[in-house]
Amino acid sequence: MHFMQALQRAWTGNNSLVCVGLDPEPAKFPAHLQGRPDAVFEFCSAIIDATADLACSFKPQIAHFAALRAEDALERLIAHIHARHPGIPVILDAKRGDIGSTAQHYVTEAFERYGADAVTLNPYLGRDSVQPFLDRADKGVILLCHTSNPGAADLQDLDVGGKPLYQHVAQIIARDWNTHGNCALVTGATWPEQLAEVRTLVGEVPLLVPGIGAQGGDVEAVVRHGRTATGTGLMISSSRAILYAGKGEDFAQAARQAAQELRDSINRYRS
Ligand SMILES: O=C(O)c1cc(=O)[nH]c(=O)n1[C@@H]1O[C@H](COP(=O)(O)O)[C@@H](O)[C@H]1O
Repeated sequence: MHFMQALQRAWTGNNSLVCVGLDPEPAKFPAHLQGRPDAVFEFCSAIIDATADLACSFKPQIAHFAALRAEDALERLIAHIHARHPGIPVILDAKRGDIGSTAQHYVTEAFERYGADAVTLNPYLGRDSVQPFLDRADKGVILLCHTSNPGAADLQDLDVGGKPLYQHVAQIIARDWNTHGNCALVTGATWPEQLAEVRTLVGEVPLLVPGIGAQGGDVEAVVRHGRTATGTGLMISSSRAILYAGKGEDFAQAARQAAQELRDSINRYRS
């Protein structure tokens, strides 16, 4: 199934705009998993199984796995999501971007090796650097527009010909790059005014919104500024606040509760 179609169905089927981020940090795992050889898989798969019916997508962050030499666990986790929770799309958060010939290898990495449904990309090398991804009409291409970190303003807010750079990025992608309708944009929850500007500029293009939870973004502002006319259009991602909601043997249940609370609080502002 195409990423955009799967996302639409998950928004509706699970009545959820929550994207569960998978950012494993073994030092934060509960004691009974510490030191176990397959702890990353055991931890993340338990979180996945506990939250799949509450999520519109999962978003594993690749550096968290690569730094642990746990790429094989990432491959197995994505296969696990497809097998056990078919229809919930997987976004590989890799923020790739490089010259065309190298980009082709990143395409193979994301979609063939890992079996992801979508990938995050840095658009700042220009269109040719992401064209091999754009050509995959069945896959989601999620491009950084206005990121959640404090330094986002350093470059992304610079005035370029009368408007900030991130607004050019939003317009160019929505108008010129989205020929297959497979593009989405990253807009951080910590910058609600910029989020509203992006929504105005891009129509119905979906927005991936990190920065809720551990980074302190405001759920109400995100939903009110970012939702589309149908009350969807958002993948509101949270990693640490869900993953590490509990520290005991019932950590997956605690994660479920955190995801449910986030879903419910988002849904209060959707209509
Ligand atoms: O592309 C991303 O997912 C991303 C973009 C951005 O602007 N800010 C941002 O925090 N992220 C990612 O979203 C996740 C946020 O994690 P939490 O702050 O724990 O919810 C991390 O994996 C970040 O790498």
